[in-house]
Amino acid sequence: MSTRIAFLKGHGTENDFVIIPDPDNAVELSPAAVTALCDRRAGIGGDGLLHVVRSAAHPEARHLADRAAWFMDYRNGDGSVAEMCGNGVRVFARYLQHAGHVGEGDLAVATRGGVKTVHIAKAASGGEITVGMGKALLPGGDVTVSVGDHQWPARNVNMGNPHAVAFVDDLADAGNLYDPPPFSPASAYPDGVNVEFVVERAPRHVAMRVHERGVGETRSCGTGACAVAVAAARRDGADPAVTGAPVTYTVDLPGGRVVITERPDGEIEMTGPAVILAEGEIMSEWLETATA
Ligand SMILES: N[C@@H](CCC[C@H](N)C(=O)O)C(=O)O
Repeated sequence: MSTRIAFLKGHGTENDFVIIPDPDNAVELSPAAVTALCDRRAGIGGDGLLHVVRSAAHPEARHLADRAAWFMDYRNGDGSVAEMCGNGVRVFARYLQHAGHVGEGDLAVATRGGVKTVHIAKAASGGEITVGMGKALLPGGDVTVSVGDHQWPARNVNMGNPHAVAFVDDLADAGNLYDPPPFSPASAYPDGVNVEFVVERAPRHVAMRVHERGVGETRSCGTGACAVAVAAARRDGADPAVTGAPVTYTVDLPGGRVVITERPDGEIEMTGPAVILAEGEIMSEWLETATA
């Protein structure tokens, strides 16, 4: 029987998502279905998918339902599951606002990386969204990433999901980034890694490109921007836990700009835009054929 599945499309600094509102967790989203929906030619198209479910209705988030009413069931475009998506949380919050589930101000969003606090600024002051991203883990160890003949030492930063941050002379040195940049040692990232390439723009201001695990090169990565800000701060000798003062970095990405602040207690805040741009219906018979 032909049914319709509601969807929306949104992006945060051009990291774009198919959004599936599904409060009761009734829509079956297999990895093949996610891949089909994110396909830019035969599907709707997106770097990833945001499945919007009430925490109480999802087995992975039920235990968080008393702290956050909504669960961001995030999937990469290749159908894989990731712990966190920084741009995704902003777009997720914008969707909740668009649908009338929340207003401007504060809310909490459950993710596989824990509960994130979100603040939606008033439209009159730009409407940007700030996310409490939690603390970065800096596991240490020497990591190297390479592209073609270039090799760089990289900083291992975990923002709930894994990142390798390499400071380069020129963003073009990262090449076309069609393939995941090899890293060593192979044991550093058993579940794969997001790789960021970073250049200095000005004091406390960097620019980056990213190759995302499960996606490819994207126009932006929120967790990646946080990882880059922390790696840049340590490289610049700025550790808020030591100085007692917050440190803020502006991070330029191909798709826009986010601002990252790390506080003396280690908590990281990311501020940036989020846009909902379309809504429609998916034909279930197409999805069945596409995933057969
Ligand atoms: N684009 C995201 C990160 C999405 C998850 C990532 N590809 C992974 O597998 O860890 C962001 O904005 O943080």
